[in-house]
Amino acid sequence: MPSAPDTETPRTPKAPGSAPVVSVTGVRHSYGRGADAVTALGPLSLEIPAGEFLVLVGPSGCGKSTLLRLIAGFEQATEGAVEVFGERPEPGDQAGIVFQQPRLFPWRTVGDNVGLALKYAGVPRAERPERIAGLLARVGLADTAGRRVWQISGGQQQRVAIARALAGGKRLLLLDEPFAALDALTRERLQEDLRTVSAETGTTSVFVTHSVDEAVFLGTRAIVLTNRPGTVALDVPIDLPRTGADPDELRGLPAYAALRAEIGTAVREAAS
Ligand SMILES: Nc1ncnc2c1ncn2[C@@H]1O[C@H](COP(=O)(O)OP(=O)(O)OP(=O)(O)O)[C@@H](O)[C@H]1O
Repeated sequence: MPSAPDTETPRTPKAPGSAPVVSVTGVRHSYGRGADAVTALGPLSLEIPAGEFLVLVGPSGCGKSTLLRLIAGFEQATEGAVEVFGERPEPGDQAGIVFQQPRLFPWRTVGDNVGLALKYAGVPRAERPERIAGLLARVGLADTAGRRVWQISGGQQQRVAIARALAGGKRLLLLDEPFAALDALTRERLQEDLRTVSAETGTTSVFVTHSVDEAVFLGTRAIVLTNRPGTVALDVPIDLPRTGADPDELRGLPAYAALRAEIGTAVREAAS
């Protein structure tokens, strides 16, 4: 993906010094009440420092999306505290979010979809076209601003969703299985491009996936959650080259295979 000029202005202040971007302290979360209550998560405590690409892996229903929703401010923890940039998270305030489905306006143009996010971020109308072009170039979609969303592929739509999430200039990106609905080849390309964008922008990210390979390829740290209610089964740094590495060479490194094995075993044990 070609490098684009850095046209975004961060609205969210960067965490000062070593303060974590996200801190989760003694969190438990349940859905419903009384006899019908489902405890989805916890007890769970973790900190996410600035610049980290944290990948959450674990068996189906272990609470990965719940944790993401708590960080996004869509849910409030039943117990404990979640802080993002030192504040209680509010939906749309601190983080850009990418879901499994792109959730774009299909009848509008690609540029309009990204432009709306810029508008909500308070970017003056006159500045938007240049910012839209910069964001689309960053996700490998230069010169598509005038196309309608229904005219582009699913993979391209997901790229637009990432551009839209970056448009707010947020320093935290939350991604909930964004590539799960894509074919294998498109998925691989998007993984490679997201890895590059992440290394270039240094955006702190939390990424939910079922794929151990995706976790090792994208993350700088992986957390495996146990079966519901999700607690930390494994918390491991992923110390692989972030820039300049050819994806195939990266996947061929002994350290890559070792991490895959370690995380894969933890996921299987968590599911049993
Ligand atoms: N709104 C809700 N009301 C009731 N229960 C819910 C709700 N959302 C999630 N749950 C339950 O909480 C548990 C955790 O769900 P969550 O979606 O966080 O898991 P997950 O690890 O993301 O799952 P998957 O990998 O299958 O997407 C599950 O048992 C789920 O059924």
